[in-house]
Amino acid sequence: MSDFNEKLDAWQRKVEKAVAKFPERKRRFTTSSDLEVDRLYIPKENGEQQTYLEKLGFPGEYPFTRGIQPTMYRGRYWTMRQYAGFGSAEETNERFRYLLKQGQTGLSTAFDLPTQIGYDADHPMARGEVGKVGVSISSLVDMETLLKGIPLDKVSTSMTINAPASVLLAMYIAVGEKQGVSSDKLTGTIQNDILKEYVARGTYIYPPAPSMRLITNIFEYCADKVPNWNTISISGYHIREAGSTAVQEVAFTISNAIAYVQAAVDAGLPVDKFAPRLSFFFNAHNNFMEEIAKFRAARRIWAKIMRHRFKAEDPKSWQLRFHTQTGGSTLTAQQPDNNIVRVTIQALAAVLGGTQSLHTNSRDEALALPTEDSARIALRTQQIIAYESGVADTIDPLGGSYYIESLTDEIEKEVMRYIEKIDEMGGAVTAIEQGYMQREIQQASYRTQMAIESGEDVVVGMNKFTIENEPQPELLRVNPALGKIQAERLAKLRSERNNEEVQTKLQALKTAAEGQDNLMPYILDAVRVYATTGEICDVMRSVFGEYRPSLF
Ligand SMILES: CC(C)(COP(=O)(O)OP(=O)(O)OC[C@H]1O[C@@H](n2cnc3c(N)ncnc32)[C@H](O)[C@@H]1OP(=O)(O)O)[C@@H](O)C(=O)NCCC(=O)NCCSC(=O)CCC(=O)O
Repeated sequence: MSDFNEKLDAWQRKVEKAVAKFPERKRRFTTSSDLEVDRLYIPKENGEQQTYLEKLGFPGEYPFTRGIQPTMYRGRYWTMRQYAGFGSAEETNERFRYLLKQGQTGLSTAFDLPTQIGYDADHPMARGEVGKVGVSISSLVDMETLLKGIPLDKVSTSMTINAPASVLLAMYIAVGEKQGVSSDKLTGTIQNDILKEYVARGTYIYPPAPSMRLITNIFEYCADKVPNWNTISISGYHIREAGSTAVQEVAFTISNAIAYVQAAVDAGLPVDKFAPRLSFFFNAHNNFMEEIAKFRAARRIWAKIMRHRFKAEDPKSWQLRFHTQTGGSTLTAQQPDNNIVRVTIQALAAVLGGTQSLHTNSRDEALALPTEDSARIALRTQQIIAYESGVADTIDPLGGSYYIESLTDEIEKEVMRYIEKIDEMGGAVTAIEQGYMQREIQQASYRTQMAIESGEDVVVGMNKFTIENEPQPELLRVNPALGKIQAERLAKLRSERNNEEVQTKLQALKTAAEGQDNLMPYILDAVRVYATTGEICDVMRSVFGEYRPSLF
């Protein structure tokens, strides 16, 4: 038997086993004309089969170009996970329940800026920002309200939180304890990706070294106590939003990922202990074929790096699992309904690229946070792709297309050039400190903006096909009094809790931060006695200092 046929046979046996454990959605998949849809389409010519094995492989197998699961969406659709959060914990809890009722299959939490930079709602820095771009979570009381009635052993929750990720994860664990769900049953993700905050997003608190320590602490703690938690979501999304190209998005994200793995390995963690729970987060823009190729290339690159550079042995450590959000910066304030079409194209690219989880943006996001109606249409968009288009019935449907494979190869090559360059500079942390990634992104962003302003790049409804006197759509407005309400709640909490206990736990955290211990148990202890987000972050600020970027 040829090498190819042997490998195909082995894969088919693997699929049989996988299906016995996790049946496919249907017994038989067909087109609308009742033509049989196979699980996988592969080259029939001998000559093509060797290249196929090297570059693509079978789904669920190294180098995972065609996807990380042996059955992909025939077994389970991607998780439909709409990023949501605004105002108070009550309002966001209501939105969460609404989205779950509408068929969403995972939760994703947007926090307001004060929470994201570790200030309580009553801090002077929080003025005017409480509940604006996400939900305000100043203490465990808010977290309990946010998750009220949501069974944490059944729903997986993502939290877009970076510098204070350890604090919010601790609050989530504490709510689980109150619900009777032990931490080993919790599933979800914290973003916890500080490097891209320095590069593109801006919600950092501490300098790189203590930030990397906190991240490594989380990897270690979760490997023991929260084994099903995705400990980081290494994000290219915001790098792209800041104006990078698709190649830069993947290159800088993977360079950052290399830095996290290296930091954990240097701290003494065995790679296979934490790597299976690393996850990624990418953007999906309008250039449909390039986006699909980008996802496929990213998977292949990561598999090679983990296997050969870091010598990981567990195949799960080689898998690049990722969430996708459609491109916020591609949406226009003009003719906002056009955005529904953009989101559809982008979401379809994410699915054809094999995403594990997907957020589809709402049509009004260039103007405000989404209204309930807009959020529902966005969710329906991905439901239509899943349930009506048929693209999820066969694995990696575009695999083998000359164009897609060539683009996948090209993107891989260009990404590797960047990664090698960043390696030569001393790695991602140095490249960021020297402003290299930031400059590359700025230049790309400038080129794009010039092309739009000159009309060379057409944005439909914005620089071509415009209309005058557009009617203003109905927008979501956040209650401006929320800051005051949250401050009153905090005052009440501070007068009711056991403040002596709070001080003891905060002091213990300070001593630990000054030493070498893993900080997670100390943060969890502080959270359990209702120390606030701001108080915990202030303790760490006092030990670690604050990051002040150089001007490039
Ligand atoms: C790994 C991912 C990417 C996806 O995790 P999920 O749990 O949703 O999906 P999953 O792991 O694929 O699937 C769940 C389980 O089903 C299993 N499973 C899936 N498909 C299968 C198949 N075909 N056969 C057998 N099993 C299968 C998986 O192995 C897994 O189990 P096991 O686990 O047992 O293997 C995670 O990190 C995630 O959900 N990320 C979301 C991040 C996010 O929402 N970010 C929002 C950022 S918003 C933002 O930043 C916006 C802008 C801003 O604020 O600036």
